[in-house]
Amino acid sequence: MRIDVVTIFPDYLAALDLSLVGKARRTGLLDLRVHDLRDWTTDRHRTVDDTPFGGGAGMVMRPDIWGRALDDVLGGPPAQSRLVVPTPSGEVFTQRHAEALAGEEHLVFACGRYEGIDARVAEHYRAAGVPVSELSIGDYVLNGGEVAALVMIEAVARLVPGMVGNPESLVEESHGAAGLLEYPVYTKPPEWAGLEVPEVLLSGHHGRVERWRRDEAITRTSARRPDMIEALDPATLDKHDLRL
Ligand SMILES: COC(=O)c1ccnc(N)c1
Repeated sequence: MRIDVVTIFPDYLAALDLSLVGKARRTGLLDLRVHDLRDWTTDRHRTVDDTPFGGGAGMVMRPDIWGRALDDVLGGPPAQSRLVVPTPSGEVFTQRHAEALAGEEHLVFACGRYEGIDARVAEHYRAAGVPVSELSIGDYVLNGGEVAALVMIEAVARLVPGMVGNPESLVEESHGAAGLLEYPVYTKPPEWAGLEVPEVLLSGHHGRVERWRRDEAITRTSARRPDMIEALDPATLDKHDLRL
């Protein structure tokens, strides 16, 4: 999978050189490239923004600069690329989006700053047949799209086959295939701060452990995310032997 990120703060994406994503880049599992939008400016001040039409505070990022950058980044192989624009006005990014994006050949993240990117940029590329996803990572505003891009890239990259050691671990995670929050986890020591590990987890009885974990996932999800319980379809409950 190839991922390109266009930003005026390339150093923000330095975290992608670390840990699993960094390893995937070094092993070639992930072809991740970060570009400075200012490389496509032509004036001596390397200007990327201007005042908004219609007035109002702040500045808007210019479509001509973005157009030159995205034409270059989208232009090469692979043939089918998806443009992802992190924005507070986008559809809320979920694990389902991560799964869908992980199946793409090429993602291009356009990280906006200031009051955002001129709306004609997304419009232009949609009209040119490029799939465009305007995605929010939650109901709050950031100073730029870079942090959101980091979140989405990590959520997507870890789903790329070969990225995590044990793909099985991806199934039981929160928001995983069962559509529930993950059960609580424990490790040594068996007693800490006067608190003990649930007895069943020390029993060595795998069937009872599995039953306890499923019940805990339901309890936790019911308490914290009743909306996810509402969204569960009966087939999922049966498939994962879940009892509400
Ligand atoms: C400038 O971008 C944002 O403020 C942003 C992007 C994605 N999700 C958000 N919740 C905010």
